[in-house]
Amino acid sequence: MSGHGDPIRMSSQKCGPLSGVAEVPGDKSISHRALILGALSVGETKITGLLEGEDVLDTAKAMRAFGATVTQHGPGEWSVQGVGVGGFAEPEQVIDCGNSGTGVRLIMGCMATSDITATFTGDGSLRKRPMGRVTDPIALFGAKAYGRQGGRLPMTVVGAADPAPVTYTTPMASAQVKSAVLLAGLNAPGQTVVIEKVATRDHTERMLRGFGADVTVEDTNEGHKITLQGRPELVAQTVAVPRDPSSAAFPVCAALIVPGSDITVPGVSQNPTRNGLFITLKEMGGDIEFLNEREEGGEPVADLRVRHSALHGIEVPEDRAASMIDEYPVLSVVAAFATGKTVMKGVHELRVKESDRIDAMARGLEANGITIEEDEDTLIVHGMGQDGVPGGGVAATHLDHRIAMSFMILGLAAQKPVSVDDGSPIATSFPIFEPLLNGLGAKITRD
Ligand SMILES: O=C(O)C1=C[C@@H](OP(=O)(O)O)[C@@H](O)[C@H](O)C1
Ligand SMILES: C=C(OP(=O)(O)O)C(=O)O
Repeated sequence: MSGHGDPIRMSSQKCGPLSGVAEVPGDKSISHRALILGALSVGETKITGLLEGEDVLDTAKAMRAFGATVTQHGPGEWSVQGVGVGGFAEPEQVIDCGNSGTGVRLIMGCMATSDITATFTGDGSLRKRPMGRVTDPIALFGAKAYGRQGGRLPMTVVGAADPAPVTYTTPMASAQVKSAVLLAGLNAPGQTVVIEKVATRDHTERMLRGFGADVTVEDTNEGHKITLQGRPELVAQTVAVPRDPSSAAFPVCAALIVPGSDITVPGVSQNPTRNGLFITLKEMGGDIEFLNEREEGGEPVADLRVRHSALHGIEVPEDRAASMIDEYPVLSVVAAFATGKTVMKGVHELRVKESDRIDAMARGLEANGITIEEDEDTLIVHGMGQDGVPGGGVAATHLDHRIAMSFMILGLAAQKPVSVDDGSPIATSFPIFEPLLNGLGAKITRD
C-alpha cells in the first residue's frame, strides 16, 4: 500500500496500574522471511503465527506477483506454494512494498539473480529511504538498478541473467543488507560470503538452514562471516513464528513506567541479536523476570514478568545498538521517567528508518517538556523522575509506527495527556496495539 488513508490523531493519558497478559503478535522479521523463503522453496510451506500487519501483507502480495501461491487459511495461518530457487516469474505490475524497508530490500535481493525485471515503490516514507545499500552489492552479482536520485524508489531492478557469486563486507550494521546479499546468493553458483563487523539479527541465516541451505557462520579477524553455498534446493517447511520482541517492548516499557503495574508478556524472543532492550532496561533497574525459558519456532523464548520500577539513566553501550535498533524510540520514553541521563550513542542508523528517529523523538520529547541533547550519532535524554514528566504535547509521527507507539506509551505516565498527529502507521507492525494496551488498563483513544 503506498498510502495509509486519512491520518488518525491519537492520545493517551495517565492510567491506573497495568495488569494481565499481553500476547503480542508474531515477529515481523521472521514473518517476512517465512513468506519469502516459502516462495523460494519447492512444496508447500505452512506458517502459523504470521504477523498480519501491513508490512508483511505487502510482502505476501509481492510473493504472489513473483509467481508463488500465498493463501490465508485463518488468523495467522498461511501457506505458500513455492516456485523454487531461480523460479521467480517477472511481475506484471509495480511491486508496492508500502512502509516496509525489510520487504523491499529483501525482495530486491532475492530477484536480483533471476533473469527478470521488476519495479518497486512504497509509501511516502519508504520512497525517502536509501536503497543504494542494496543496489551496490546486487550490482556485484550482475544486477542493474535504475532509481531516483540518491538511490530512492521508485526503482527498477534488472536481474542478472548469468550471476556470479559475491564476497561482500557490509558497510553498515544492517540485517536487511546482509539478508539481501544472502538471498541473491541463493541463485548464484558457488559460495556467497557476507562479512559484517557487528553481528545483526540472524533470522535469515537460521531460517535458510531450516529450509535446507548450507550456511556456515564463523567469527573471524575480519568480522562475523556467513558463507552460503549457492543453488540449493530449498524444501518447504512448517514455520511457527514466535512473538515479536520489538512489539513486546511497548507493553514492557509501559508496565515499567506506570505505577503499580504487574504484567506478563509470554513467548518473547531472547535471541541475542534481538534482546538488547531487555538487558538495558534491567541495567536501569527494571524489574523484569525471564520465566519458563524454552525454544519455540527455532528461537530461544521466555515469558517476561514485568513490574513497575524506579529507574535510573545509564549509558547504553554502542556495541549493543544492532540488538535493539528498533527499540531506541521507546527506550527514550522510558528514560524520561528515570533519574539522571540516559546516553544512546552509535545510533546514526536511526536517521534512515521510517523517519529520522533521532529527530522525531527529540522534537516530540521536547514538545512534552523533556530536555534532550542530540548529534548525528547520539541521543541523550535527561530523566525527570517518575512524577516529573509534563506531557501535554503533540508529536509528529512522520509515517513511523514506532514513533507513534512510543509517544502513546509516554502519555500513560506523564502529568498531561500526550497526542500524536497520526497513529495510522501502527497497523504496519502492531495492528492490535490499542486494544492490547487498553486491555491491560491503558488509556489510549482516537480523537
Ligand atoms: O532484517 C530485518 O528484518 C530488520 C532489520 C533492521 O533494519 P536494518 O537492516 O536497516 O538495520 C530493523 O530495523 C528492521 O525493523 C527489520
Ligand atoms: C525499521 C523498521 O522496519 P523496516 O525497516 O522494515 O521498515 C521497524 O520496524 O522499526
